[in-house]
Amino acid sequence: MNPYIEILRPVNAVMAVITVILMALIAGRFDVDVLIACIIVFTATGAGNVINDYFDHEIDRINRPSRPIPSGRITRRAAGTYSALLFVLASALGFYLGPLPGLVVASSSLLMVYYARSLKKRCLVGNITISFLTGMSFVFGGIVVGELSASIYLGIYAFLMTMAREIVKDMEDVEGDQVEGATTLPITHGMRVSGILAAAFMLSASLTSPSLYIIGIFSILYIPVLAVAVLFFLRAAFMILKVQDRETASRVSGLIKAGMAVTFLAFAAGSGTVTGMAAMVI
Ligand SMILES: CC(C)=CCC/C(C)=C/CC/C(C)=C/CC/C(C)=C/COC[C@H](O)COP(=O)(O)O
Ligand SMILES: CC(C)=CCC/C(C)=C/CC/C(C)=C/CC/C(C)=C/COP(=O)(O)OP(=O)(O)O
Ligand SMILES: [Mg+2]
Repeated sequence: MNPYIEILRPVNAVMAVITVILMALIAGRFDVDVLIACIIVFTATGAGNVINDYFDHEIDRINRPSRPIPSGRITRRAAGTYSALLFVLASALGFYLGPLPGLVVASSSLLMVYYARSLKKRCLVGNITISFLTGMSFVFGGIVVGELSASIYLGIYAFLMTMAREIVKDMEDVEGDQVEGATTLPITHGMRVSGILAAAFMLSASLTSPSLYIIGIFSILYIPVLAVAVLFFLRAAFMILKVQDRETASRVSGLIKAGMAVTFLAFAAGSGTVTGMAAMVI
């Protein structure tokens, strides 16, 4: 893959764009603003990934040597310029949509730079920041389509599940993080405590998630698809409670990501737009 595409981590950026599409499905609104919001979230998330690799070049030499900077396919300097251009583009498009979307994009961009530069290495603060940003992608979509309160509920669930995944990823990355002097949770409090906390986030989000049907954000079509996602999360939680080594952490991180993708399908199935279409067919 072209290293300038690869460094954006397009799979993550597309997953973040899906949050905006889901908010559009809930609101039943599909217009040029939604398209611009999708471009903004792709660009801002991509820029965040690039600046992250810019600051993580030493850690990634140990933890992820095949990434574009440690493998020598992109220079650090080029990555710095690339991320700055992408952040400016995303923020400019945000202000084109309005002052509130513009402020959300600009402040999220600054937070991503601050995370990559210093917050990442601090115990739990880095995890909370990245989880907050992930939740904010729903809230940004909600602002654009005019469904703020629903987007806050979805943002809270994205926050909880991302907390679980970020802790698990820290369990996977202990080796390189220790060399860099990072104070992530598994380094300061050990792998067992980290595994228990990650499982607690997964279980609390999974077991309360039917509430999104009960409070009326989604129709009944949400429930059967959600049940499949919950199976992924429960399996991930029990795996990390049982064994807390690097290999298990890597498998659990993948399992959570797959569960997130299935949750997106559940959100889509239960949205007003898809439920309305299903009712017309039946
Ligand atoms: C039970 C329930 C309702 C759970 C909700 C789960 C949910 C909807 C999560 C959504 C998370 C989300 C918006 C993901 C988008 C992709 C993204 C931006 C993830 C953040 O990833 C940061 C990570 O550190 C990147 O790592 P890697 O994937 O290993 O490259
Ligand atoms: C609200 C708006 C406009 C955008 C939100 C943008 C989003 C979805 C951000 C979510 C978090 C995210 C993917 C940020 C990008 C950079 C980042 C912090 C990646 C994770 O890096 P590390 O914690 O170093 O993990 P690695 O070990 O994989 O490098
Ligand atoms: Mg990194």
